[in-house]
Amino acid sequence: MTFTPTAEQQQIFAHRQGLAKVFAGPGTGKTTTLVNYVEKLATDGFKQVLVLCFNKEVRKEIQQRITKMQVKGVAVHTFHSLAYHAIKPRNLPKNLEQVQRILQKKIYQQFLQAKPALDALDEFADFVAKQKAYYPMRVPPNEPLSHAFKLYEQQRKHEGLLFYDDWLQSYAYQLEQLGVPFYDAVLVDEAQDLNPIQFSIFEMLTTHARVGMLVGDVDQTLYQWRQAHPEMFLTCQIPHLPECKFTLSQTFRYGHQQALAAQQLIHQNVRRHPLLTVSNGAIQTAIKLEQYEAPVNRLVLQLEQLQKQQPGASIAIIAPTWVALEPVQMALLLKRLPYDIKADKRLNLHDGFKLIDALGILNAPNYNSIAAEQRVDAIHTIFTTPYHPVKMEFIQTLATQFGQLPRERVLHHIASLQQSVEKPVWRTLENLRIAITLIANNAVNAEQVLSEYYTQTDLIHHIQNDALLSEERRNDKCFHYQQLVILAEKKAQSFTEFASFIKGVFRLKAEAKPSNLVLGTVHFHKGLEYDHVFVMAGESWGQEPQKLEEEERRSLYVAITRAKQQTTILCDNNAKLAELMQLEHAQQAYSRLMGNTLLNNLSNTCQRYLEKLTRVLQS
Ligand SMILES: Nc1ncnc2c1ncn2[C@@H]1O[C@H](COP(=O)(O)OP(=O)(O)OP(=O)(O)O)[C@@H](O)[C@H]1O
Repeated sequence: MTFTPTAEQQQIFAHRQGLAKVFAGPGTGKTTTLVNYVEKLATDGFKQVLVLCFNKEVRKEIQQRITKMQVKGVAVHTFHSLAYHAIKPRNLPKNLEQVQRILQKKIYQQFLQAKPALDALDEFADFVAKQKAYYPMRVPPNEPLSHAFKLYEQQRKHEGLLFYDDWLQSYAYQLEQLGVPFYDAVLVDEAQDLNPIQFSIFEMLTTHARVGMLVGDVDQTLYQWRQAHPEMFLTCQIPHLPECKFTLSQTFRYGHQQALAAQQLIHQNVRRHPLLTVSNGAIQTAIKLEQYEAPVNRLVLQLEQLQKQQPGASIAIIAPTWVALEPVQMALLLKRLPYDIKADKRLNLHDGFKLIDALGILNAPNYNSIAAEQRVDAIHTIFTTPYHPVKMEFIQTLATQFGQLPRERVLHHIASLQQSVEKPVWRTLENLRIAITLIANNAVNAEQVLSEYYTQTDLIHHIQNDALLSEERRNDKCFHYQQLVILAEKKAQSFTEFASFIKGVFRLKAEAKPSNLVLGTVHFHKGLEYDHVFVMAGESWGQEPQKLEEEERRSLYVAITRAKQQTTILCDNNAKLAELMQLEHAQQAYSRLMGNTLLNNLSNTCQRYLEKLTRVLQS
């Protein structure tokens, strides 16, 4: 398809000196403009251009487009990949985040002189993350946590560990000490999500540059919890690069109805920099709200229909959290729809995988030669996993194993377990009690003790008592678990087969081939577009739009602006989102925005379009 730039896009293409800030709503061609701009720069003799983005998927997308255009001298990175290539951290543990967590816990406990303060550990983790989001770090001198932070840094350095947030710190330090490589243009996509250290890195990287460019949409900020400061994007200055502001106001992705609903939603945010996104009347995009008792089942039905009507269509299923996607993932796998499904996270099934692996370790003939850490992990998993259809079997195996283990070793496991338990949930304590009974009885009655205990508390019972889930979701989940177990039991002749069946069913083809059905949270889908989008509104987004927090509203806004043909918001009967679809409210919101100053910057094309839209709305 040939690309005919709009007047607004052409203005950006002509930019050759200074810091360009491009403010633009969803689907207005930010990424497209950036990629085409890079080509213009290359043709105009720019030799080293750096494009920075936030998300691996978006990076891949930009890289592919640039390669297709055969543009030379352009590097595309996420901030972390750029830092990684520069600092080359060695011997990275696979489970970096887990190691960081363990270190934080160790230090924090030491800091508190072993007081039982596990609940406050999250606060310490946040404190660490916050310090690392600034360069240079400005650790407050009198904060009680500052002392713990110093201990943490000493220990981290002593152990030679570099965690994700240290990569950026080390990279910024390296730039400062060794000098900045030459780039004549540095461009950042999704600049609203820059945090202070990323901004400092951007600033340093523009040292020799003629052009800096920040492209973003403040309404799509999703990383404030990671210290993103959209105000920085709005107000920042770089001394040697004079500022120029641009807007992209026409969305190419969706039509009026979608634009109005999106506007209606985001207009309720108070702390925003108002920006109007108008749609091209030629596109028809439907937005629907569907309320059902079992939204997941409804989704499966719709996907089945869609598969018949439009087999090649690209589809996204978006939910606010991975937990909310879990029943969807299960349902899709059970139904075995003829889609290639891609998800950025494998289905966890409440640690079912870990349990299966743990069992493998406990049953391994070379158990004694398996690293102690792994063995402790396996036992830890078995104790701390709250429920699972095959738990019974695991526990029986464990009992047998324990019966054969020297007493000291079991005691050692229990001691390690006590140390490594993340959160002392009642279930874990119960498991510990059982384990101790087991040891006390030298495992003689262990199987009996355990089987009595676990038959009373089966999987379904636990799901039904899961206070985090709504009733509908609980029913959905119970149903799908039951289906899965029935299916697995039918197929499997032995426990080993049962385990490998479950393992097989849930092993998603992560990156295997291009897939047209993609599941993920809103952070994953950010910056991407699909023909059809299904938004699983669930509890977090299912409220009245007015009651949502600003960040929640922004993430729902990102979710509902991904579709080119249709957005379907699926939620249970109690959801209150209906108002979102009442477009007369949206029209008022539009009218109020029309007087906004930013609109004075709109191109003539867009002004004309707005006038046309106003007439349509009034008629
Ligand atoms: N001048 C144009 N003419 C026609 N289509 C265009 C034009 N510019 C961009 N597009 C199309 O608009 C769609 C959205 O573009 P793009 O993904 O770059 O938007 P975006 O602003 O980065 O979106 P988001 O806010 O979701 O990150 C793409 O399908 C792209 O091909």
